[in-house]
Amino acid sequence: MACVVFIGGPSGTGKSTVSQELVSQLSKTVKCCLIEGDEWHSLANIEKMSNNIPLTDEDRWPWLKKLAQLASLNAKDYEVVVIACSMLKKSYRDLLKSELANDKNITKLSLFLLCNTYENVLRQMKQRKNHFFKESMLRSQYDTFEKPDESVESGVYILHCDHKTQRELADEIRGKL
Ligand SMILES: Nc1ncnc2c1ncn2[C@@H]1O[C@H](COP(=O)(O)OP(=O)(O)OP(=O)(O)O)[C@@H](O)[C@H]1O
Ligand SMILES: O=C(O)[C@H](O)[C@@H](O)[C@H](O)[C@H](O)CO
Repeated sequence: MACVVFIGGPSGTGKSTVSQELVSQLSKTVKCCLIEGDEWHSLANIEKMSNNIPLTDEDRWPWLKKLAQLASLNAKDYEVVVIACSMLKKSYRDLLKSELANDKNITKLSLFLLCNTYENVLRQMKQRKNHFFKESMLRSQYDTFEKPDESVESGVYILHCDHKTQRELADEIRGKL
């Protein structure tokens, strides 16, 4: 039985960094695993993004369903399952929630969205080398991103990055689990 935690946000906001920090903190006391969403994109999706072509809803549905399946599968063996996945739109978050709603191995499902300004994230991305996702694609990520209204989307939380470290952000998530 597991608590499942999705960590999302536009490219470069720190999904991988914060997920890794959270898993390393939690692993000291609980059996915890990390699923890196980017590793589960189809080759066609990776090729599109590498060629600076933003993904469409149709490109993302099968990927989101695959991540929900992986959450479900891993919930049998772990106490906490952490998944880094952009989940930019409300409809994507709704899909994940509905796919996992009746899963008897999942005790709690929480979706966190890292929110930071375009300018700050652009600066962060410039420090990152050899990543298939180019800075020129960041604008489309922000155009697509639907910042959640926590009073409408249950189980979905905004994480204001401001100038917080990954450790502070991981602590904030732990406080809500
Ligand atoms: N809280 C933070 N403060 C400062 N820099 C950060 C923070 N979180 C991440 N970074 C830096 O920002 C860059 C992007 O982080 P990361 O790769 O984790 O983002 P991401 O959302 O997983 O991106 P993508 O979805 O494109 O893979 C990295 O260089 C990382 O070191
Ligand atoms: O939904 C999407 O457009 C994708 O998931 C992107 O967010 C990328 O996979 C990732 O951020 C690139 O590093």
